[in-house]
Amino acid sequence: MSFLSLFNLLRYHKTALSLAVILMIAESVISLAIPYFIGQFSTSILDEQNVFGWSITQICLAWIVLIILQAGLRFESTFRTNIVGAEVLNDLSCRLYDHVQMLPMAYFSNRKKGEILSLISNDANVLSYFLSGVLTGLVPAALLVLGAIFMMAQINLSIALIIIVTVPVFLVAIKIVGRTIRPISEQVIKHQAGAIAIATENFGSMQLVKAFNRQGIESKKFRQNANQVLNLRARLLRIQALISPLIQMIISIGIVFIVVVSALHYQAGELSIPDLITLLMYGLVFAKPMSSFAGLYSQLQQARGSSTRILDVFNVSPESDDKARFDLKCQQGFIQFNDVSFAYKSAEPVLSNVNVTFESGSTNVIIGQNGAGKTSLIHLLMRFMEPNSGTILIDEQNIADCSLVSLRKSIGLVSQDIALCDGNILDNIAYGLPQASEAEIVEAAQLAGADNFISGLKEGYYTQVGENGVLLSGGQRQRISLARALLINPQILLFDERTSFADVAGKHEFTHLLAHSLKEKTIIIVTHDQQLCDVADKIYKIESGVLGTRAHA
Ligand SMILES: Nc1ncnc2c1ncn2[C@@H]1O[C@H](COP(=O)(O)OP(=O)(O)OP(=O)(O)O)[C@@H](O)[C@H]1O
Repeated sequence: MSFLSLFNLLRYHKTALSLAVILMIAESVISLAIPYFIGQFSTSILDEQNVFGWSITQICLAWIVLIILQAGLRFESTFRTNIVGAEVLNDLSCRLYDHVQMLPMAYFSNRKKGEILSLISNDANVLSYFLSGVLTGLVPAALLVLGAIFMMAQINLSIALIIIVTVPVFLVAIKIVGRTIRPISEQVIKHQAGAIAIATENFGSMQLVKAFNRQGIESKKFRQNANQVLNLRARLLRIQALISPLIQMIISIGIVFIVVVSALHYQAGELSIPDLITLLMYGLVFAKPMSSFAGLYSQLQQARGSSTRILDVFNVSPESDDKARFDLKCQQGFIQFNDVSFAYKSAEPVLSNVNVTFESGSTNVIIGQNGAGKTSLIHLLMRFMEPNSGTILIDEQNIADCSLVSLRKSIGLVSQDIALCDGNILDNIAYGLPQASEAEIVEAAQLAGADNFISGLKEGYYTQVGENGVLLSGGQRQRISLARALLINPQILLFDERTSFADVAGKHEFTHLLAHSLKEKTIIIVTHDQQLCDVADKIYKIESGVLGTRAHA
């Protein structure tokens, strides 16, 4: 995807934008007509001529009508362009959001959440404003410049030439000043993203901050970043503030020349007073779009920075089912790892030539030191990442070739980090199966040993859990996440440290669940818990990236 391809975002708004441009063009035509009317008005007054056979009152009325029409057109075109801008922003941020959802887990591991949030808010905003508002102004602005020069040339060619000479001077000046904008505006956006990242991390770990009395340090971190943004903004504002007077200066010098040359022509009797007034009016008409060109250049620099970051995201290939050859049919839950090796970074292998078979309907426990690669192994099964070599088969089907949706439907994951969504318990249990009936949800909760505590709550299954389940205890969250996995009724269940926080009763319930209700399922448990080793059919140990079978404890 390239910078130009981002213009495709405008294709859904072609009609609205064309209308806005037509309105702007109409406004420009009126802007060009008004000086003409002023000239005619002056002629009527000074030469006591009847221009177009109109009286002075009629000319005045026509002039006022044009001014009103111009205001109306400006309102309509500004409103329409702003609406399109809001729509493009909406469209772009939704597309970015959709794309980010589809990116592989590795993308999220290597980025701060705040950076991604900043893309959807700041960068999308800068780019949509540029695409809709700034670019649409280009055609009418160019029309005004050319029209003003043309009208001036009709009156006096040498004066029109003076104006033409200012254009390249103006363009060179803008380019020199504008060039400095891009690196600074990129730094501003980067630090703004940093501020969002710091705040997101801080608000998400408030308990940690308080427990370790880090409020002061955290505030300092935020303030330092904010001060950097302020310094950069000050530099940017200085440059932006410089642009406007610079343009004014160049144009004013041009106008001084116009006045001088016009006066000389007037003295020589080659120019009348009305012509002089008309010329000066066109000089002003010419100045306005030139200022917007300067703004456009500055916006372009900022938009290029934002577009680079946005394109960097769009250019990351999403996890996709496009190349999937089939939908996984998982009836037995028979899993084979054949010579599987995996590394997050090529120099540091995490798993080396893993060869293992998890029998259908068996309960398997994987143990190993912290960082041994246990979670990585089950994440490979979920295809959160792909092995560097080797194959993983489920019921004799290579999971690398099946659709991700069918794979993940076949596996229930109760993860180490229990993530709950802001909503009620019912919604959270039904997360993977939104169409589930309330009876099915209650049944899954009963199986997970969650129904007792849920029924004890005042609002039962309709109790709000808060963001990430903060209104519930750790054990309650675990049971809800277990119920969520059980509801989709997968043939394979993966538990990553599921019982590490559970109390004795909880562990007992869990082992009972494994031995009875889940005895037909293929279960892989990553744990350090000896009690769970006791219920396992097989225990595996990962050591230095190698998976070995351990004798039953
Ligand atoms: N996203 C990642 N990017 C880079 N390295 C990672 C990533 N996730 C884990 N690792 C590294 O891979 C190794 C294996 O991690 P893994 O989480 O699989 O271990 P584990 O056996 O589950 O550990 P624990 O028992 O502590 O949960 C560790 O050295 C870890 O630092």
